[in-house]
Amino acid sequence: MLHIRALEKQFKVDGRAVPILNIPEWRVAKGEKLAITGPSGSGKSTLLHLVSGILRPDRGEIYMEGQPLHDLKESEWDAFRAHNIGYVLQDFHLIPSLTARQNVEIAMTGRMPSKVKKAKVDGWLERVGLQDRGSHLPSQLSRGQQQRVAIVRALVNEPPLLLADEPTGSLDWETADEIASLLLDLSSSGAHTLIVVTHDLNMANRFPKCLHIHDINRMREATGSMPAKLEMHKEVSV
Ligand SMILES: Nc1ncnc2c1ncn2[C@@H]1O[C@H](COP(=O)(O)OP(=O)(O)OP(=O)(O)O)[C@@H](O)[C@H]1O
Repeated sequence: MLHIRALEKQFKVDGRAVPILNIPEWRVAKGEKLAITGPSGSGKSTLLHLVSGILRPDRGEIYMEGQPLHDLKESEWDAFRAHNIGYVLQDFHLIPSLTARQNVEIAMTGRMPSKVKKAKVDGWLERVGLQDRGSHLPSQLSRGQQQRVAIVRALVNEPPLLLADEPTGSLDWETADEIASLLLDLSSSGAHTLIVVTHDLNMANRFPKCLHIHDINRMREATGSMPAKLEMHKEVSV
């Protein structure tokens, strides 16, 4: 589903180019559930931003289902992302003036009668246990409920790829565990490929596969060499 080749990303810090990511080769199979862990600043969010087209690589190739994404123009990226990639963030990023239902509806692509749209959103809200919260504003929802709405918003167009960046980072452990279950259950039932960046080891341990991302600058200082950037941490058969 996802294939990355010779990917490099640098950022300018004080006028100096600092390499952040260097990934010779990385493949993610269709339907795979993958957690990515690593130290703060190692480039986990940058990697998700590159995969979702929010950032562009300096070099390298990114393919999704064989389609070269590194060649897409900005406007093409927006359309591609809307149909193919769901993105869940730590801080939900719901629009405060819209209800839970409207926050989901606004993300929906494709034309359909408003009745059909409403029924679809209500079905999703029910799946995450929020059937009686559709007309609540984000401020009237708990943090866990807000994250559920954000997950529904990310999945409502049934994207083949679901990305989540620290989706449990600001939640208590019990709610975090529920959100981890929800992401794994919903992505499994919809056959979505799921890539989650997390510091939450409890969450990472629930995934069949876990990659560790090294901080290449720290590693280079310590060893004098540039290691492979992504390392398989755990892989069990599913
Ligand atoms: N726009 C930018 N300009 C310059 N440097 C940046 C930019 N975005 C990120 N960086 C730097 O790139 C490195 C990787 O950042 P990134 O946010 O990807 O790390 P992370 O592994 O997700 O960290 P955390 O776990 O703390 O969220 C950091 O050193 C960060 O300061």
